[in-house]
Amino acid sequence: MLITLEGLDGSGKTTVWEALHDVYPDATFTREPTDSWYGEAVARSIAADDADPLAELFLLTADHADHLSGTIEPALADGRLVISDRYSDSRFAYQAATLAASDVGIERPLEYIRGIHSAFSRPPDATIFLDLDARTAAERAGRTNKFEQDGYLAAVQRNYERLIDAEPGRFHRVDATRSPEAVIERVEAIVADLLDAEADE
Ligand SMILES: Nc1ncnc2c1ncn2[C@@H]1O[C@H](COP(=O)(O)OP(=O)(O)OP(=O)(O)O)[C@@H](O)[C@H]1O
Ligand SMILES: Cc1cn([C@H]2C[C@H](O)[C@@H](COP(=O)(O)O)O2)c(=O)[nH]c1=O
Repeated sequence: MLITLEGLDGSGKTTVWEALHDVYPDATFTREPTDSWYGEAVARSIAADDADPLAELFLLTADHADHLSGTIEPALADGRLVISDRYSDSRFAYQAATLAASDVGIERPLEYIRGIHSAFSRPPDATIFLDLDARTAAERAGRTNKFEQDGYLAAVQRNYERLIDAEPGRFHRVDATRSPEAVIERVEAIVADLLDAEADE
């Protein structure tokens, strides 16, 4: 089973992801951007305020393709639980916001990016969405790069809501304004329920 963690910068995904290691020590824990050379190229692009929006999308998508073939698919083939801190929904939400604000001229960027992925990617079995307002997210993240900005994160949040509206059965919303302990407890309960449901199939 592939479970992904999604949400704005600062919503607490990594905090939750780290806590889940103690509960599921045999699971495969991974993340996007990865730490591969593709992910290193992504990090350079994210750090560049003048990065080309399409080039950045394709760098992130290349990192995802390698992540799929090198990590995700082999782990799933071995019957392992896979938990990824960010995955394709981050591309849909973030890069659609970037393209919409650019002069690239793609009319429906979220649909465009989803179309690219539909040709090769594997959707998550479930996604836990840590729900936090853009301002609090930017504050927690520290506004350290071009993505961690209030207005941009508000656009990203709107894209996440569109994704949730389109697939309400895949997303599990968690109130990320609660304490770290409460958020972790809620996420652990959701993951346990997902695994129980899988076992009953
Ligand atoms: N529930 C919470 N309440 C308050 N602060 C939190 C909570 N969860 C995490 N934090 C804090 O917010 C900051 C960001 O947390 P974390 O790195 O887990 O978020 P993230 O979603 O992984 O962010 P990013 O996507 O930018 O990596 C950290 O300083 C962390 O201690
Ligand atoms: C996978 C992915 C990530 N991003 C953005 C979101 C963050 O601002 C940075 C780094 O992610 P992290 O969780 O802080 O490590 O990258 C993105 O824009 N698109 C993506 O597909």
